[in-house]
Amino acid sequence: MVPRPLLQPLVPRLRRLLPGLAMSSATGSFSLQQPLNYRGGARLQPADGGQVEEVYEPATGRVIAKLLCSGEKEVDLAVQSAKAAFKVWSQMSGMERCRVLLEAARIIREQRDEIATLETINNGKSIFEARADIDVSWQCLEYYAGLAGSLAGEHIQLPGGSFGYTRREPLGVCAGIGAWNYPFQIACWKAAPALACGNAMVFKPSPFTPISVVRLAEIFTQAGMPKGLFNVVQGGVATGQFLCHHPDVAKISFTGSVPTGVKIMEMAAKGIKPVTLELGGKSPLIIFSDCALENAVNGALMANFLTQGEVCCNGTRVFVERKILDTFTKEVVKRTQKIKVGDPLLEDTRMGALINRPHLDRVQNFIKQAKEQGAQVLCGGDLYAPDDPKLKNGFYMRPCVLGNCTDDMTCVKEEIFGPVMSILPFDTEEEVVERANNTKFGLAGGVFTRDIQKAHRVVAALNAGMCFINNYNVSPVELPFGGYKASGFGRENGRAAIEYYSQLKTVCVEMGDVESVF
Ligand SMILES: NC(=O)C1=CN([C@@H]2O[C@H](COP(=O)(O)OP(=O)(O)OC[C@H]3O[C@@H](n4cnc5c(N)ncnc54)[C@H](O)[C@@H]3O)[C@@H](O)[C@H]2O)C=CC1
Ligand SMILES: C[N+](C)(C)CCCC(=O)O
Repeated sequence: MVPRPLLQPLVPRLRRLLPGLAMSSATGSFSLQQPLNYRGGARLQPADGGQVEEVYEPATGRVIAKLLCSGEKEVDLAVQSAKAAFKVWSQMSGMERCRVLLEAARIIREQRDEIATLETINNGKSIFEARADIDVSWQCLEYYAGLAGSLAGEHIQLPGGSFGYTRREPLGVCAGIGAWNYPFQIACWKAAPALACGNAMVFKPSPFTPISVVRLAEIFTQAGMPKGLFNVVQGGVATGQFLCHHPDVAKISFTGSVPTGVKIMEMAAKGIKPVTLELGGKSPLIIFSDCALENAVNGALMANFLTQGEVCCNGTRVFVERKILDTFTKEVVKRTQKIKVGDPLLEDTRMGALINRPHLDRVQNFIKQAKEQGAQVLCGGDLYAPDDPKLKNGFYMRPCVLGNCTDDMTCVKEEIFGPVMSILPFDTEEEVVERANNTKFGLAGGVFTRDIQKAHRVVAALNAGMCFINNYNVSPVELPFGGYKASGFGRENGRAAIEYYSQLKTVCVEMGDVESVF
């Protein structure tokens, strides 16, 4: 028999040669025993804590892994590990960091299908979408690799030959806390700008989706990052709190719900730590009668049904100019009914399973309440049981379109985070802008019209951080993304994110003698 240690190095090589070989990729067959924490460049079990959480495959309802939650000691060890790596990484030039980030992007591209498969198994979204998420992820690393070499300060001339200059410096160890809807992508949106600026990171994914981020950590090490530069601690509320309170954490970047965002800010306030908050939304999508109808229908589907509707920036309040209400609604319903729901690993599936049973129940309750309040279910909204027996315990529902909605209904006011679109008629531009802005949230917004002046006028009037004209939910990494109002602040992606992962040092240089006033 070949001794085990000799076999080990073969596994990654085989994986590279034959992607998929090391991992069974059929729904209902995956399970994971490997540790899910990552510290000092290796997977390991947490040093303390140990509360066990079950990790599900939403498509089948099976438990695929057991998660050990990290305690205070493990969080501290991860932060210390990041602190040590920060000393090395922050001293490297931007160009040196660029090369490592590019190598990480290359490996992700190479392993794209395998990572997408992991994401689909753990999140429930269709493999079609998961692949696009992984593409956005490596593009994000490429983008910040490109910026790393050009991060610079200013030189300012002062009287008498004196001068000043500014240095853009990293913050130190940044904490990243993620939601479960885009596990790998959220980690990349945080890690890429943080690491490009010279920071280290300790990342805590959602306990529902702990798996793919550990793969990202492995790739970073393989790409040549110092061991400990990117660590993963697993767990829920308590682990997140240890991380936020840790005195050596310099910044917290959080993606999740508004109530948790409030708590993160409170914890950060105690340590005067800057925060980036990417929170929830209830965004408006405004369809004018002069739109290209087919594009507007496509836009409404994109705005509501990606990732089973579990998307923060979804345009779930679809305002339609009354003149085209019937035509638009009929077409949207027809197209929604055609969405193929089912096994997310099948190539032609376009909607998989929701994240877990409690969340599915929550979404169902919203629909029940909408009916009680007078909304009309135009299609979907019911639980869906695929024919395949292995999927019978999965968390499926049919995408839902609600008509007869009014602004005061719960389904129109609250974030549902499921595949539920509410259609609301409007008559004038002035009226729709006011109604669109009448929400505590301000993450995104969209408008469909062929009138370019109207399009720009309307988006200028929307109180939202991310606006779309004649499209929705595309995510080029070059564009900053983030919210207004209760949807948070700080920006991810684009050049703007650099501001949130670095600090500015001013240096004032005297070239003459000191003129003392004393
Ligand atoms: N603006 C954006 O970019 C996005 C926003 N979201 C929002 O996230 C929500 C859904 O995600 P969930 O995971 O259910 O949100 P959540 O707020 O329950 O959890 C998010 C993360 O915070 C952690 N956490 C929870 N309580 C904590 C505490 N007291 N201290 C530290 N960490 C804590 C969780 O373990 C998880 O990792 C939705 O409201 C959605 O709109 C989701 C994706 C993107
Ligand atoms: C990728 N995109 C634009 C559909 C959603 C990104 C925001 C989120 O994490 O929910």
